[in-house]
Amino acid sequence: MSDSDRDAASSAAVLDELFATIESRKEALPEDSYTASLFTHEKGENAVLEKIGEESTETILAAKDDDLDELTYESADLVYHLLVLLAMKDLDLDDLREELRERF
Ligand SMILES: N=c1c2ncn([C@@H]3O[C@H](COP(=O)(O)OP(=O)(O)OP(=O)(O)O)[C@@H](O)[C@H]3O)c2ncn1[C@@H]1O[C@H](COP(=O)(O)O)[C@@H](O)[C@H]1O
Repeated sequence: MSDSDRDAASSAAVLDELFATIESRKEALPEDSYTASLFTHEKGENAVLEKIGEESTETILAAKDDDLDELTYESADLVYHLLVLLAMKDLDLDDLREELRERF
C-alpha cells in the first residue's frame, strides 16, 4: 500500500474512529470529556439538539459568506454533534450508511 493509499484509508476511517470514541465516552462518562458532558447534561437531549441547531446556523452563515475554511470547520462541528445524537438514540453509523445506501 502506498503512503497516499494509507492516508486515504486513515481518512476514510476517521468517522468510524470518532463514533467509537463517542460510544466509549457514553459508556465510561469521564469527567473531563465534553462528549460525556452531553450525555449527562441537565438539559437532557436538548443540550445536543441545541448544539445541532447552533452549528447548523453557523454552517449556513459560513456558506453564505463563501468562507470555505469556516464552512469546513462548522460542518465538522455539526457532524460531530449529529454523531453524538445518533449514539444517544442507540443508532450508529451502520444505520446511517444503510439509509444512504438504500437511496443509491
Ligand atoms: N470532534 C469533536 C468535537 N467537535 C466539536 N467539539 C466541541 O464542541 C463544542 C462546540 O462548541 P462551540 O459551539 O462553542 O464551538 P466553538 O468551536 O468553540 O466556537 P464557534 O463554533 O461558536 O465558533 C466545543 O467545546 C468543541 O470542543 C468536539 N469535541 C470533541 N470531539 C471529538 O470527540 C472525541 C472525544 O473527545 P472528548 O469530548 O474530549 O472526550 C475526540 O476524538 C474529539 O476529537
